[in-house]
Amino acid sequence: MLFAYMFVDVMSPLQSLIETQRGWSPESFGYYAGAEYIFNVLGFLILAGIILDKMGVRFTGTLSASLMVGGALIKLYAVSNMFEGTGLESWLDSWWTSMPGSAKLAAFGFMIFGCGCEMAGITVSKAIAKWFNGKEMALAMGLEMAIARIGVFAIFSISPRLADWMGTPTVVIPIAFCSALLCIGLLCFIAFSFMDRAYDAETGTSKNSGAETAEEEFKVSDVAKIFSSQLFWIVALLCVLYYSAIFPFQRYAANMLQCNLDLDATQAADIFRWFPIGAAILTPFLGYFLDRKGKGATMLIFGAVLMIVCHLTFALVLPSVPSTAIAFSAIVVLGISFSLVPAALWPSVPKIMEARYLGSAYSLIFWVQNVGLCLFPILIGQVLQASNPGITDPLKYNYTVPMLVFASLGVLALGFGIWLKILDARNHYGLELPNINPTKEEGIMTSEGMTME
Ligand SMILES: NCCCC[C@H](N)C(=O)NCC(=O)O
Repeated sequence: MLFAYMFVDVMSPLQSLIETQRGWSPESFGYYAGAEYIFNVLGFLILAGIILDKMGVRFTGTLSASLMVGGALIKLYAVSNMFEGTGLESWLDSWWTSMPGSAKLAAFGFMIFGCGCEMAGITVSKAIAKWFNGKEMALAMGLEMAIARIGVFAIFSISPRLADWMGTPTVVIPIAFCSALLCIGLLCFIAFSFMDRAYDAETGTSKNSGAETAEEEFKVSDVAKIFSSQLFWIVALLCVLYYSAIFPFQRYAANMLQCNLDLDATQAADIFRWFPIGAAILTPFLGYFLDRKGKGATMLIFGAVLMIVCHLTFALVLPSVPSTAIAFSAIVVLGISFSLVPAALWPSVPKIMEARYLGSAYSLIFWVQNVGLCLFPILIGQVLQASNPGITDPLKYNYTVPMLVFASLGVLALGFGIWLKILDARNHYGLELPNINPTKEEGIMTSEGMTME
């Protein structure tokens, strides 16, 4: 997941470079950024859940890592000089002419990569659930997310420097570097598969059972049950609204800082990289806190409030007071928000969804989330273009309107967080309770106070 998250954001600090070098407009960049989720939204993620439940962690993990490598190589080819002047480029340039051929092919590669990345996300969650069942599962999930965030921090630090490495700036080197890391990631997963096989032999579990019992396997009829649950929709909408103001923002953040503070790509990325690192440091501690003290619903609300404050600062304060200190403070506070919400959200799902279809519930929440992650970068690209008529210099955009859109998403997410807390107080789902049952230290609380072990 470390290398996957690095690849996801390898282009984020290089938006202005790809616009200048390959003629991508902000709108093209938005389409490219949203492409990661298109196949998932079209149903691949639901299929991925079925494959995971039917074929098990080892097969699905290897498949997902291979998809990531394949998608990365396509994207590398699309931005490389080898692609320039080819028949494929002429053909791709000949239709939907506002989107350059290189952007179309890069977006296609990113679609394939995105299938692998989200499939890996649910596979890793299932693998953690299997290996840490009855132990510190929220802490383990927090650590896994922290490692992924470190990847984002690392790539925001490395990417602009790698781009400048050869003297003439190019996006090819950072993408080639991350593609090589993904190959190493594939090898790591194959190594993990051997360990997992040995673990199964030791514990006597079958290839796809993991932490689940047979009754937890994906059933098509469960989809209707999940979709008809009010709680599912509250959590899924909170998730899609919150994450749509985080990951799509991440794509534009470096350029937003460049435009407001008159910085080069490296300086902007050096400020932004503290967002994921703040989240990486805090998320495991919050997972540990949640395991022992609870307060999950309150953490969700608090995280949404912090996000609104930060996005409003970027929208309204930074353009009139272009201060690096203000930008840096807002970035750090956003990192705190990005620790609170993921640390509370994912371990809350078992409390409100029956353990029987928990895996499907996760995959469907990811699916709803992916709709937002797919559409919002595109929408923000269009809003950025529309709110900056006639601006051709990618360092002169005004980001007020796109940032207000992100802040509005935070307001809606806050509304769903409050609704969830009210329902929890009324119906006692246990969202404010610790995950570890104090009367049975090794047990993990699930819905209606049952323990999984
Ligand atoms: N491709 C980067 C987005 C990952 C989205 C993923 N579905 C997710 O929500 N992961 C959990 C997290 O907090 O990163």
